[in-house]
Amino acid sequence: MFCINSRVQGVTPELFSMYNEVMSSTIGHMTDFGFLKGLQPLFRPIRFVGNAVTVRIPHMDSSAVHKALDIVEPGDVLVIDMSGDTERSCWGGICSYIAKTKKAAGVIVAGCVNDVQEIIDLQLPVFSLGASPLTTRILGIEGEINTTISVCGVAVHPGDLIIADSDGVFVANPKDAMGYGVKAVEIQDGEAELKRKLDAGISLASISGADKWFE
Ligand SMILES: O=C([O-])CC(=O)C(=O)O
Ligand SMILES: [Mg+2]
Repeated sequence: MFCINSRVQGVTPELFSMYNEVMSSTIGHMTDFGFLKGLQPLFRPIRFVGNAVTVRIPHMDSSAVHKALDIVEPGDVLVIDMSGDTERSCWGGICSYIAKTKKAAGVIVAGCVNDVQEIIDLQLPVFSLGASPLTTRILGIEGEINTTISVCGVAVHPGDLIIADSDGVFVANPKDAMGYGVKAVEIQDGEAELKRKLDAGISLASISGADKWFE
């Protein structure tokens, strides 16, 4: 059965502008949750912030991926759950061409991609588990668009905030994202002062608190 829900705009303009400055690993200093572990970027440097449009497909059938391209809007990140298939690709150069034309922020495939050089030439930011010439087909079996999906063990909801950069991918629901974002900007802004202290000869262990474990 196919299921297609309306697009959800969860990411507000405030979140977009705040997260423009936030690095995924700054969040990694605060929480272990929400990271899509195991995904690799097709190229580096890479960076995007966007609003999740989710897709779930069964083994072999990428009908829902093609359909989802109809509803992608500028700033969206297409996040594709391939139901555990790590051998096939459901995403290649033509899909990338459309996503790029529609100004999608990026694409995340919990499976493989093909037409790698074409995607790199387009400079569409894509994360995946790898590359494969073995592809899915348009079979009309089943698929979902804008339902809750599971990517690398993390639940991704339509309208979630995605930040992806050369370090990796972080997903948060918009309500938690504000708190993480405020803290992350604070940490990043504090790094200039931290470097001044290091330049003045103060040790990192004394600033970070590591020293107290060695008393
Ligand atoms: O058509 C597909 O599903 C995958 C592909 O090769 C492309 O996007 O060019
Ligand atoms: Mg192709």
